[in-house]
Amino acid sequence: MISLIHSRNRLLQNKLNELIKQAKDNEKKQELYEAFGFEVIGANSPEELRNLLLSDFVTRFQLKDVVLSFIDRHQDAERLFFGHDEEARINYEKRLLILDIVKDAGVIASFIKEPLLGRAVFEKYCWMMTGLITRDQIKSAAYLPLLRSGRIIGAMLLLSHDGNRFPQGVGTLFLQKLSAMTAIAVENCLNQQRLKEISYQDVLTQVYNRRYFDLRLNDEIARSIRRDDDLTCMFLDVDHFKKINDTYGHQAGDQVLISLVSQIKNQVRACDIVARYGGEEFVVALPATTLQIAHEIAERLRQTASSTMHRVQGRQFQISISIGIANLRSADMFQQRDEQDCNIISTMLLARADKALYRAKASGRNQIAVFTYDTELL
Ligand SMILES: Nc1nc2c(ncn2[C@@H]2O[C@H](COP(=O)(O)OP(=O)(O)OP(=O)(O)O)[C@@H](O)[C@H]2O)c(=O)[nH]1
Repeated sequence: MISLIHSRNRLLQNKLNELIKQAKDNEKKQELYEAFGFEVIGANSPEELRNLLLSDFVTRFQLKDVVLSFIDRHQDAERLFFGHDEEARINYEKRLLILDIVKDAGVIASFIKEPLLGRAVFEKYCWMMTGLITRDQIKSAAYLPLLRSGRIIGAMLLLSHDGNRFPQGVGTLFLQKLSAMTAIAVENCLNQQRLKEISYQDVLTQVYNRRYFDLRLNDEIARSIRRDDDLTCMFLDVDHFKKINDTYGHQAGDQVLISLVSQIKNQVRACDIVARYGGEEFVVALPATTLQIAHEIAERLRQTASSTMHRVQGRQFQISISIGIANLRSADMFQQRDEQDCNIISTMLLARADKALYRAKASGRNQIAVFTYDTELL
């Protein structure tokens, strides 16, 4: 009898120990999720957030993969998440799905407001996994909605190779907390980035302003040096712009600038950086572009500008532009090869393009001049 009681006690003790261990494990797991949640909330940019959720999260919580999908109501999320970072786009585009509210209306409608665990996730949200190379190794999944003010802004899938990791019917409180924090962070980061973009934009022409261009040019120079790649810069300036303003009015002058910007944007690539550098002066940075190609682009721009007819109150007029070009591979500049020197190099590159522009103006305008090391060394 006594031995039976002992054996029951032992069983109960073992069960108790197991429950205590489970509670401790859960507490630890919750602490880890919470700590990660605070990091997510603290992310300063969409880029940082993207790396935290799609890389750090996977390694830190031993997941097979994470997929984040985001409903792009302002049609800017892709640009804000990936910017000009082509490498990140290739690495992450299968795991960061940007959903168009019209084109992807069907899949957006499949998002539910409650978390979902177990087999049902595979049945309902397999479309979120289709691009993953790890797809075949995924044995269990959790779906977490991203909600802001009761509205779904996206969803997150946590994917594991362990079939018991996200079973149906277990508590999801800490996952829900994490997804709530993620939703706040995503919205905050995108809003911050939108504000930043506004401060980098020229109000009249909607291209970047000088502040942004100077920052980006440094990045582009560093990248060109790293990849041993080319980079060409051109300054474009409307000829006798003051006379256009004086003759046709300031508003007509504004329209000329807007139309010129649209011509420039139509003739360069998406990766080229177009900015308004001053009043009627624009600058374009052309990564991975030789001097010869840049000259061809400049010639096309010059011809388009001078053959466009502008109309104001029944009167017609044409304009012309002068262009100055300089290249990073100029003998002395590229030799520096040190990313720390990007500031010096960028100042030098712009000064040279400006010097070439000055020569184009001095030689009669409506023409292109290329900075030459021999004759124009600063
Ligand atoms: N309409 C309009 N004019 C502007 C704007 N910003 C600057 N300007 C005018 O652009 C003119 C630039 O004149 P200048 O620097 O003398 O140059 P320019 O008349 O184009 O002569 P060159 O460059 O030597 O061919 C000035 O009259 C400015 O007032 C703007 O946003 N809109």
